[in-house]
Amino acid sequence: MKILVTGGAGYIGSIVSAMLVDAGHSVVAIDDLSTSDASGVPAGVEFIRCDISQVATVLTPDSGFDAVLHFAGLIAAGESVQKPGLYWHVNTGGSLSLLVAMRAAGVRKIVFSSSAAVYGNPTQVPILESATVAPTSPYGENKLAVDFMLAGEVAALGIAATSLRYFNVVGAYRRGTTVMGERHTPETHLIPLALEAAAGRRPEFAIFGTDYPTPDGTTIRDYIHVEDLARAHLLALDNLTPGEHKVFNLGNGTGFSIREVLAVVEKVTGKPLPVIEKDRRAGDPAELVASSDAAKAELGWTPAKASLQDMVSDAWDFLNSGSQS
Ligand SMILES: O=c1ccn([C@@H]2O[C@H](COP(=O)(O)OP(=O)(O)O[C@H]3O[C@H](CO)[C@@H](O)[C@H](O)[C@H]3O)[C@@H](O)[C@H]2O)c(=O)[nH]1
Repeated sequence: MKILVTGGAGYIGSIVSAMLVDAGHSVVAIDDLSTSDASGVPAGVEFIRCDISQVATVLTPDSGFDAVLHFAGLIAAGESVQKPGLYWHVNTGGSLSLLVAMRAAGVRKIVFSSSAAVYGNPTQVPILESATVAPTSPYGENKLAVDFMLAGEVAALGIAATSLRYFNVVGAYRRGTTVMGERHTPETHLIPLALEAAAGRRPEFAIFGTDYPTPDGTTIRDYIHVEDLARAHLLALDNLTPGEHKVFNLGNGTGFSIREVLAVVEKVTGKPLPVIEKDRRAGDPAELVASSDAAKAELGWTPAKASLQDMVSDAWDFLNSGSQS
């Protein structure tokens, strides 16, 4: 297939692009490079610098695309609380631009990068796709709004759409001699920041909130290796069904508190972490743990790298690989 990947220079979009090329697809990646750089685009992928709001300049009626994988967007739930308008503009407005361009171009397949953030504070874990959606941040609201848009296009046009709700993605992907990993600017995620502190690149690591209703007072998340997550996209692409909007959670079904994650970081790196405690970050739910039974049953997805220690170890190797600057 000829596939358009939006956000193709980013952490997850670039790794999925590489896998698509290696599976024999032709891939065009667009990205505005606002939080990434073009060196993240893998070999074999055609890259066009383009803001998602301008996607119709690439996704034209004669462009010949068969499918879209949509990763482009801002990703920091905490920042979205401070800048809701920006997040609505880029994440929801950008997705609308994409759907309008798809309609005009007659492209009828889309896999969308959604998030566990749509659930907010769940009433029970692990979270099923049928759980109540009650986002606690504009970021989560943006992702949920796109699901409504997709459902509308599916109902109106009979296109095929799947939303993948990611839990917390970690680790790196080795493609030949290249290691592809997480390098957001600025970095806001727990594990890369803790690893940078362990490496002495940051003076300390700050825990945001120690008074959550969890056993040790810190938030609990379900971590998933980026390679497992990326493979799910190829399965979702094959599984797309005209007239259906499908939704799948992607996680491992095990929750780790921040303190438990930091203990793993210390074990993997062999370095003591300078930790300080700060107030809660706005918009963070206390606990997010997935049930991914639906993805396993319907997509045939089997996570192969479910150990948190292996995920942290891969992220640590990437940090030290020189691929990260
Ligand atoms: O320096 C830090 C960074 C983070 N945290 C906390 O660690 C937890 C996890 O934070 P983070 O790694 O930023 O991930 P999430 O906010 O859970 O969000 C990620 O995971 C979501 C799915 O759950 C994705 O949709 C988002 O894009 C992605 O940012 C949160 O409680 C943060 O407050 C800290 O305590 N200190």
